[in-house]
Amino acid sequence: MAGKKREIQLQAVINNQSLWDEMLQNKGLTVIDVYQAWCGPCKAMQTLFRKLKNELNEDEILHFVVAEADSIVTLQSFRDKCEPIFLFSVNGKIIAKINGANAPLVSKKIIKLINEERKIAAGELVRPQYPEIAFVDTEDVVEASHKNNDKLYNMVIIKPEAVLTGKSIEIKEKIIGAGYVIETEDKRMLTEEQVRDFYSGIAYQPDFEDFVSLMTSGQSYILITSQRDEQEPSWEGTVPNPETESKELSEDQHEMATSTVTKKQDSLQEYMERQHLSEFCDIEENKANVNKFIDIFFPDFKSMKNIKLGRIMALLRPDLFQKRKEDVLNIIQDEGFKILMQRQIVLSKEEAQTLCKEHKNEDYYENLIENMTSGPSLALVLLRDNGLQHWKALIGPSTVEEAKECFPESLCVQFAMESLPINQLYGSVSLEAAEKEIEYFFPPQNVLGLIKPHVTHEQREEILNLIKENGFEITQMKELLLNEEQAEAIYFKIKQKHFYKDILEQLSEAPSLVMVLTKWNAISDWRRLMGPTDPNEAKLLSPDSIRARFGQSVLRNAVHGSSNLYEATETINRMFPPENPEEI
Ligand SMILES: Nc1ncnc2c1ncn2[C@@H]1O[C@H](COP(=O)(O)OP(=O)(O)OP(=O)(O)O)[C@@H](O)[C@H]1O
Repeated sequence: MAGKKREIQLQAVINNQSLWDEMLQNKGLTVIDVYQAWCGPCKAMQTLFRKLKNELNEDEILHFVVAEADSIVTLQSFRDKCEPIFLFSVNGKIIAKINGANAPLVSKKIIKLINEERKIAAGELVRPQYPEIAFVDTEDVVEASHKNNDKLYNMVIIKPEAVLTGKSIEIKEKIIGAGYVIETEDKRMLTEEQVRDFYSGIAYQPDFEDFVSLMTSGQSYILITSQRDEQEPSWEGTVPNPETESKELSEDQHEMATSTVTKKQDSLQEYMERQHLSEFCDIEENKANVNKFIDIFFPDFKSMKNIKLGRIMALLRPDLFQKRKEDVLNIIQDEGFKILMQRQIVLSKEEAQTLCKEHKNEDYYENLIENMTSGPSLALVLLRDNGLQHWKALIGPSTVEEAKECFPESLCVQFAMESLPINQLYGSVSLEAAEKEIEYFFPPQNVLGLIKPHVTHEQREEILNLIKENGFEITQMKELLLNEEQAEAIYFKIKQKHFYKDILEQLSEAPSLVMVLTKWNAISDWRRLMGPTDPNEAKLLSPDSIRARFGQSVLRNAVHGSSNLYEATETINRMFPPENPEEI
């Protein structure tokens, strides 16, 4: 009993937000053991804390508390963590965090911070300005920042003159052709301040004032670009399963249809110079400057990228999918998840084995594999703030027995099925695993898209925006006046039709924009976005589609797209031959 009392004296218990806020008024250092209600504070560290409290003998400036993550809003990103977390608050500012019961590290940190406090009090040291640490999910941040660090962005400004003359399309086309992704773009009038800031490096030039006037005389394009990732080997070393519609293709053809352009080694600036386009656009490649301008021009960009990296893959096993799919989907939506992609899939034995590897040594493993391959599962790509942790907490542990005992509220218990003793729902274990699983279950597909000559410049921009908003990446693009041979490369399927000559004539009127559009299920999604062939029918049946909005007649129906994987592969190979992507 006496021992228990000492423990309470050693660490004040913080179990609501107002106690937390009060605790932040503490002078000096407060060591906070963040704990979960279900496992309690870290007992292992209490001996160390007691020892340090006695040895340092600084009751005025050294405090120990335990804080329950579940009851304190500020600590919500630490909920459901299995390992203990120690936060270090100095005069109410959380300046450090240590994950895990790492006694030597925690001890070193406390001694260092207390020594600093002593020196500050003695006037021997000016208080160091430590930045306050951000309370976000550690795993997400580590992975996101790791990935973002890998990715180098450029910022491109296409000058007003080039926008006015339509040169901007050619520039974007070259950027994409050189193996870059246009991550985001905006057409806008730059302010004088922005021009002076972006071009501060040439401000000494005598004609700089004229240049500023020119740059603010009309709209510019501002683009963030990055180098396209190389295609990586897929999930767990297995090979992506082609979509069912690809049966008529050989392996090579399929690979071609899902391949991406080759990465170039040159800098974008050098490339533009060689293309004689550098006078129409300016490129910032310095990492620090790019970072700064991203914040100025696209303040939401970085958070959007992190959200994108927070995608997870979830799976409803066959029995659950068959019997209670709607109930689960409703819960998913109520819990704030956005369903980015979904597909039914009958898993192969190898796929089931990979997804169920944690159950490998269990008696029910053979049953499980049989069950998982017996019918369609539903694979979902989900997005939500802190989605990984939230999904884990929502579905509960992997076996029903454990869930019943510790997490009776979890979906594992709610949707338990007689057939199997395991959780009917699956979720990726980490964000890295999720990206691999997503790439495997939702492999990107390429489709050829064409914007026809009658479409105006403004309409083209709108269509390009629609393409991006619908999740397509434009992985190749070129503007060209299609000659007969090129038109045939695209329309070879209908060469015998009576209206073919009309198509040739129409295509010869002005340049078309030919693109490779890439995403999972690209072919059918592009057809859906285009809408029915006849714009009148499109207006009735699919009023938001491109053809409904920009089509004039069956012939002048704004856009074209491949009808199936074979056609997509053929036309892409003909228009963008792999050996020399810039020539046809
Ligand atoms: N009866 C017709 N008269 C004139 N042009 C036509 C006619 N039928 C189709 N076309 C034109 O030929 C193009 C290709 O025709 P196809 O039969 O392949 O139609 P689609 O597959 O719906 O359209 P697309 O291939 O362009 O996506 C159509 O987009 C349309 O512009």
